[in-house]
Amino acid sequence: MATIGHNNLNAKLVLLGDMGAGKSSVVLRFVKGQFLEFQESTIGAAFFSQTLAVNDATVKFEIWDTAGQERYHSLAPMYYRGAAAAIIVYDITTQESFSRAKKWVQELQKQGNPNMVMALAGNKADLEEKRVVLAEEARTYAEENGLFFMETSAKTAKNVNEIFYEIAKKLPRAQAPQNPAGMVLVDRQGDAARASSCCS
Ligand SMILES: Nc1nc2c(ncn2[C@@H]2O[C@H](COP(=O)(O)OP(=O)(O)OP(=O)(O)O)[C@@H](O)[C@H]2O)c(=O)[nH]1
Repeated sequence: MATIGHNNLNAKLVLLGDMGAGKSSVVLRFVKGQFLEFQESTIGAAFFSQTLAVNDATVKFEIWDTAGQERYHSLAPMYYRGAAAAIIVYDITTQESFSRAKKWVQELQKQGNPNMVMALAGNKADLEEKRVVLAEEARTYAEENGLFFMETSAKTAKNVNEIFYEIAKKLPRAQAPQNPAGMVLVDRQGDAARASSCCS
């Protein structure tokens, strides 16, 4: 069976969730391996990119970290439109952030890309003593709604790389109908030019 040697994917990924749930912290941990106790609240959105090797492929994530404050809600469609993947983040220490996560899932189900790979991240898993959202409740919800679920901690790094890795593994299959030949051509130079002009 023929295999495609240079199987490079570019994947737009968006993080959504309540303010303070830890979206920026999860991205910062994944992209830079850092954690800040006093991470500033995001204004509008922030862009990052990071490449992962998965089996014989590389996936370059183009990551949009959206602002969780309600006043930025109307901007969100700009970031999730055309996204191949979404991580919906809640904070395991607040029920409100879990409710907010469910609302994001509903919105994506109605208005997002139907092939989108969706992950539910129960963040701040290091704060076990303050937990109010049970992992089982979130897992059941995720299964019923076609998401995969992991508890993460941007602070300790628990499951942060893993959640992106899982998404990367699910992407080619999820995108297969859009690329019937199973091949994605990446213009690396054009890519770099676009990234620098859009987000420097
Ligand atoms: N203990 C703990 N604190 C965390 C974790 N992730 C984030 N925080 C803290 O939670 C606060 C909010 O984190 P952010 O990453 O700014 O949250 P956000 O979802 O990006 O917030 P907005 O930009 O307002 O939408 C910061 O003070 C972080 O240090 C975690 O896994 N564990």
